[in-house]
Amino acid sequence: MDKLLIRGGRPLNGEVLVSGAKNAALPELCAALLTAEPVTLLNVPQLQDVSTMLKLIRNMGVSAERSQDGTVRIDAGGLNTPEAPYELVKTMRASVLALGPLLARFGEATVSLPGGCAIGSRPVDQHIKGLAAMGAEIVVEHGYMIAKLPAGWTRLRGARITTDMVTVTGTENFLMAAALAEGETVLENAAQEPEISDLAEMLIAMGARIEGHGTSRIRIQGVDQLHGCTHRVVADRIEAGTFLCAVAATGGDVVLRHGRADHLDAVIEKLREAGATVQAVDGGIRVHSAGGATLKAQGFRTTEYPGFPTDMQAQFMALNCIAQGTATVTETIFENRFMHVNELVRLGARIQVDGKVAVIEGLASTSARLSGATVMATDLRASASLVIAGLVADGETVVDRIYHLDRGYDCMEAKLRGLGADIERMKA
Ligand SMILES: CC(=O)N[C@H]1[C@@H](OP(=O)(O)OP(=O)(O)OC[C@H]2O[C@@H](n3ccc(=O)[nH]c3=O)[C@H](O)[C@@H]2O)O[C@H](CO)[C@@H](O)[C@@H]1O
Ligand SMILES: C=C(OP(=O)(O)O)C(=O)O
Repeated sequence: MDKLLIRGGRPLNGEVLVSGAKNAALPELCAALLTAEPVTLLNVPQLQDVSTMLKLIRNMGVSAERSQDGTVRIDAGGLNTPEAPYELVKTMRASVLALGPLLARFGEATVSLPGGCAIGSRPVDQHIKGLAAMGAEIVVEHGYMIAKLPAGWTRLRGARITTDMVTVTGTENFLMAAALAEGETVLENAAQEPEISDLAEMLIAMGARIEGHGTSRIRIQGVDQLHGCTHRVVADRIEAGTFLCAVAATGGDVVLRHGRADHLDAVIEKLREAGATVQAVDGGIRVHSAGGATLKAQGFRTTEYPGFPTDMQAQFMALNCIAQGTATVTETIFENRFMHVNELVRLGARIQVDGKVAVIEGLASTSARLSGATVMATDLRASASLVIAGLVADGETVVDRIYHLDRGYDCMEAKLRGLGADIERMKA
């Protein structure tokens, strides 16, 4: 297993390019299954999850070519096996996104249950409930969701779907299914994340009729057929937010090219309150900071977009660890998303967890500092928080199990090195 070796203490300066968003690219690769015509996606990030998704759709009989420049050409004209087997699904929960498009285009789908993951149990009951409201008959047997249309039906039927909670991939599954359903679908309590809007824009470019994306009520008028399109994947706000926290913590001055400040309001507001300077600039975001010890720790609660993203909680916590004062962080989305805490504590952080709440005593108020050690990455964003902590810790930090990081960050260590960090990958 690859590891990262980081020698902490260097500021970050210069420019870095923000890649396309993992959480937009994955549903958009699935959206290409909705048509027999070729689809071209631009700005697709080089990530393990994207490789897994390509493997999954190729296994269905789809042709998918990926170029070095981030272009992926998908032709689902030959799709002959509407199935997502466990072997390909087990490492990536987003494979549940195949369910909606397969059912909508073929009237049947067999998709393995994705299972839990380190951050929580992550059930898919709402996906099943919503698609059932559109008429799908879904049984769960032997670890698979087996879905089909009722006898005599040729298409799903539009419905009003109100989920029990806001679900991002659930909303995406319903959007894709509804695009080809008969009649109108109304999604109440829909997720409003920028990746939902990006997917909706792609579907509209394919001929879908969608209104209200980006709000909590989305209306979709189903059409008979969708056609091919070319779509550029939106910039990754979580990758951008991770770099913002890294620069705020280490100190320095960095421009994030293609970063979308308008997708990061909640995080940027907290960074400003902490004392970093963050501005939207032409084509990106600029962050300037004197470093973590000059910053004030900030409390926050994770909530659905436009609130503070759960996918940024761990990275901001690393910054809080070295700031002044005490902050309370509440994780409301996933029940087990403090796995990074014990590892940060191994680096010298002072954090107490009680259920959903973590209280961080910033080290700048004390005489202590983070000190390098070997730590274990437990999930994607936990890995990123350990990298940030390693960048500011005294001495050497080794982050083990970075396959989690590779799932969702495109060349992270090369990008950080380009900004002046002392970081290298140790191959297994
Ligand atoms: C590929 C992708 O886009 N992943 C993102 C997506 O995950 P994902 O779409 O899986 O997360 P959801 O928005 O669905 O989850 C929100 C909450 O609802 C619960 N829930 C969800 C569906 C369901 O059927 N039943 C149920 O109980 C989940 O366990 C969780 O507690 O949104 C999360 C919340 O912003 C992010 O952390 C992930 O990075
Ligand atoms: C939890 C995440 O992703 P996934 O839903 O793919 O596990 C994430 O991107 O932080």
